[in-house]
Amino acid sequence: MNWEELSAHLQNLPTPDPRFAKRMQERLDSLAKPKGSLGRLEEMAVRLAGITASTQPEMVHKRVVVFCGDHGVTEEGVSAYPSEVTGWMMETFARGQAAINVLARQAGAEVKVVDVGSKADRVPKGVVNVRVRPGTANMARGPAMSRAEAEQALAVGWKQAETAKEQGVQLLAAGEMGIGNTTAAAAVAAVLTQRDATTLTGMGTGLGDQGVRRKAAVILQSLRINQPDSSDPMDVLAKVGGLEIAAMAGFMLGAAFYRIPVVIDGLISSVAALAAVHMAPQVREILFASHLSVEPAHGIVLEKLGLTPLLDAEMRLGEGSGAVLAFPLMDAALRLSQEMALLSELGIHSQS
Ligand SMILES: O=C(O)c1ccc[n+]([C@@H]2O[C@H](COP(=O)([O-])O)[C@@H](O)[C@H]2O)c1
Ligand SMILES: Cc1cc2nc[nH]c2cc1C
Repeated sequence: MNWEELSAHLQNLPTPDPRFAKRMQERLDSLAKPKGSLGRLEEMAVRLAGITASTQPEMVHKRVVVFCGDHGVTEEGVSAYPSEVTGWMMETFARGQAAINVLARQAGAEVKVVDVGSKADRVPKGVVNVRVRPGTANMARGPAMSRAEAEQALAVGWKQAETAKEQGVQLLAAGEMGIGNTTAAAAVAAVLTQRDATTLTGMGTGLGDQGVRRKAAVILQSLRINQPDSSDPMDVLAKVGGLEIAAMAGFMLGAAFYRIPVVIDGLISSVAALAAVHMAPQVREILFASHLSVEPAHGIVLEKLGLTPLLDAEMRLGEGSGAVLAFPLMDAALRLSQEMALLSELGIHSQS
């Protein structure tokens, strides 16, 4: 799908069906428990019913897609690790030995790895090679990429949602791998939330205090020289974003189009979600927040999205790790709605 076709779809993304959400809430209220006592699990079941237009949503076929990209801004010393790690981790994903592989096995989910812009010498077997360019340019010196490249990366993500739909995937998670991408994510977050970049800058893979100060200065410089237009999310993604960030935004937009729920992960996928919501507000309806990352910008971005994370495990890994940890909670929410006895069967009535 080219950009013109894709952007036409953005104008009329579907919204959840309130009739199914209402029926799910009625069912939950009739179960053998005090009304509302399953808290956010109930909210999840209700939202899933609306998105899938079903009172018995099935989330059996699950997939996490890990979008990989490199960042030219690593030249400025903004990460505790070198860019080469992105390629090495792609190899590890392909061998099934990274954290995300373990967590996905635990949750009964597939892992799909997509190279949208790494600088790796070779793309490992089993990794989808749809590289738009080998890493972005250094955004502290000019735009990270052209608008056309950002659009192409976005279309890569959309295509992954389309493929998931064709393959019958019922629940998605958005993950990423890219050394330097917390710098890009914080820059995009600063523009889209209108917050001061310094408060949004965190340790990423493990910078110390001095490193974090340097990183904040690099972000401020990137914003100063590129002047991204806050009313134009594609301009922001192109100038101070990243290839995997644009791809995740496209993935979420595509998932909204195909009515597939997406669990977002840490800071980087949440920033992609915020960019997607700026392009088409209905996307928010299919998004679920999984956890609260240690990155200081994450809570601010989730608040802007109007999403509350389920877990706070002080994680800062990425890869989709937190998102996949939330999968069993969604399974639990749906099972409860389907398998519990009804209050009426037990002859129990509320006195209020
Ligand atoms: O998900 C998060 O909130 C998160 C927080 C810190 C680091 N990461 C991961 O670490 C990498 C980016 O960190 P950095 O320091 O290189 O910008 C990238 O591969 C992310 O997946 C991810
Ligand atoms: C080893 C390593 C694994 C990662 N996974 C996601 N980001 C990462 C960064 C590093 C450094």
